[in-house]
Amino acid sequence: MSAPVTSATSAPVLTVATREIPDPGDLIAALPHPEGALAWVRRGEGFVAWGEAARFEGEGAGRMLDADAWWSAVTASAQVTDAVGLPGSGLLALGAFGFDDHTTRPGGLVVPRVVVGRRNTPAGMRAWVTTITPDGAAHPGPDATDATDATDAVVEPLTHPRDVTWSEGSLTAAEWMRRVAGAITRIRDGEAHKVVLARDVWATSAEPLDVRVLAARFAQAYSTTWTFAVDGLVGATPELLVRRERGLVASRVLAGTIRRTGDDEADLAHAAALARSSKDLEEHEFAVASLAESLEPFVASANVPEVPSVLHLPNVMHLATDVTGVLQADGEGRFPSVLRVAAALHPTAAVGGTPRAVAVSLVSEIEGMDRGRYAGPVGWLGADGDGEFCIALRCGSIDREDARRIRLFAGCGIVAASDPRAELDETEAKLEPMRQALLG
Ligand SMILES: C=C(O[C@@H]1C=C(C(=O)O)C=C[C@H]1O)C(=O)O
Repeated sequence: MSAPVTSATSAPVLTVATREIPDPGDLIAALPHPEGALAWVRRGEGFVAWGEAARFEGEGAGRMLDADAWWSAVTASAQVTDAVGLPGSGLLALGAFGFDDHTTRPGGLVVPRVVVGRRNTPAGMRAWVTTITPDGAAHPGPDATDATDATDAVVEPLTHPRDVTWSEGSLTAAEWMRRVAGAITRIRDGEAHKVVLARDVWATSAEPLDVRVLAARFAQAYSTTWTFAVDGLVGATPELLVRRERGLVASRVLAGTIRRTGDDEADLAHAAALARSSKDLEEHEFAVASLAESLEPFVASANVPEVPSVLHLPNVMHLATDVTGVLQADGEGRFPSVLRVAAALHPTAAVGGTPRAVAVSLVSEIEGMDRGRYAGPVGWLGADGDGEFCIALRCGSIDREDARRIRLFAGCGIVAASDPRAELDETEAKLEPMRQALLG
């Protein structure tokens, strides 16, 4: 059910209708099949979507801004009836973009055919279904009252991962540590302050992987993170690149990490140590300063807390800073879309390093792999330009040639005081959510 890939000059004309439905409860359970399953869920809110009304595939350095221009054209011609009027109702696209300008997987935007959304409001939980119909296609039944009826879709049984085996990615763990040691030397020599180095690992199941199973496990075990599934990229990220909601922007910077032990008392002591660790605080400061600098041209004012807090996740704890700002309108009173802001912020120091350009070129020189969409922006945007983009972390990308295989990624910020062995352990801690989702 693939729609033709279009360019900014050939935007499709879409008919969109959103109406309220009874609360479907678990959103991910509403996904009828694994093919083309899309998800964006946090604390049980968000949406799942399927089918394809339109698609934009990006290329090169302009991949996000080109997508933004295409989206403007799509939204300008769409006919939208939205009886709900909440963030995420009405016309929407989900997207994931490649980390680097030269990747073979530059990504883009997908406009689904059906979206089921759910959001907690002061008036209680509200839920909706949106149908998006490209030029001339038939509408789903108008009397449908729940998510499944809306599509006439039968929910196919889930396929669980089975007999999962693991194999090395682009580099062995030993070679990766050697490269980290080389990066530390170059940082000490003054080439950069911080470089984020990642590694990949493959997992293979006996059955084709079903993103619904992985997403459900993420949403259950990591409910405070953003569970996402976009074109076979599936994960649970704790890092918000940018949210735009009614003229306000927010971003969560993470940098500085420690593994959880499972012993609450010990973890609290570790959290306190993390908040005092000069290595982690320095790494964190680089990340906050560079985010604030990239955000500056878009905001009339910004609030950048001086001291980070500690974010507790089941597998790790991070130093975290929530930056907020009031967007600056252009001469015609328009705000930049969330995608435009995301394009300017990416890649942050959390996934590239500092200074940005030097760090990103060191990443591609040292890492020896194509990150694809790992560490790139992943999220959604609505017709009004509001939306959320996170950084695609704690995730894996299902192999397009063989759906039994998935490539997992994890990385960490390397600074002068880093130790290669400790960084390898940190990548293992960051791979845990994916490993758990595969093992069940
Ligand atoms: C690069 C990753 O994580 C990033 C690096 C961190 C660090 O170095 O401390 C912390 C959170 C993320 O910003 C990853 O999870 O793959």
